Amino acid sequence: MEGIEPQAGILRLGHRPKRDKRITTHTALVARAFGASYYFLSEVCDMSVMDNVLSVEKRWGRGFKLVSCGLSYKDYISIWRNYMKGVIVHLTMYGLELEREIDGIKKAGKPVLIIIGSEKVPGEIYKIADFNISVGNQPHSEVAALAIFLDRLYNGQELYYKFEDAKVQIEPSASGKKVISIGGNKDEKEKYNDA
Ligand SMILES: C[S@@+](CC[C@H](N)C(=O)[O-])C[C@H]1O[C@@H](n2cnc3c(N)ncnc32)[C@H](O)[C@@H]1O
Repeated sequence: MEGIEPQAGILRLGHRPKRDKRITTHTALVARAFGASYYFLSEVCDMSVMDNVLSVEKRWGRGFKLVSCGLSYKDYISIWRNYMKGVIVHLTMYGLELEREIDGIKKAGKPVLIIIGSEKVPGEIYKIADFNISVGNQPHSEVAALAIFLDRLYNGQELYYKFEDAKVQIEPSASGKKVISIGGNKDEKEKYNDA
């Protein structure tokens, strides 16, 4: 996303197409809404997840520079290190406290690849990562961990980012739903304004 620094990418590990469609989709939507520019789904290409993400991008505007699936996590990590010259952060409840580490991650001034798991993360990820970071030391969810990490990385400046090429945009309202259509047709506008 333009103007949101450092650039961030998400690497989602261990997606199980039968069980994880919804939660993996949510990790991508959170990544997009909270300022990340890249989203990688390793090992598998689940087209229903990809289609969902791309249809949100089409309607609500361009957040991602690149969405990719199907390469091994090693490939994505090596692309990040070699082409983006970035650092690798692994979110895990066993890691060091976010509050203590976040300034060091920001000071590195490099693009940040954020690894999130599903069930069990391969042991070597803990060694590959430059930072193993916990968002509290209790087990919870990759969606929550990712949202909080990105928000701390960007200090909230990502929340009201104006997405380029959006067809619809929300007009904040104290009551009800107001959605304006940008260059869209009347039907679309009415559909979105249904309470
Ligand atoms: C269902 S959890 C798996 C928990 C697992 N026992 C572990 O190794 O963290 C799926 C993912 O959520 C993220 N996660 C869960 N709790 C977290 C926490 N407290 N801090 C950071 N990340 C967390 C991690 O990325 C983890 O791989």
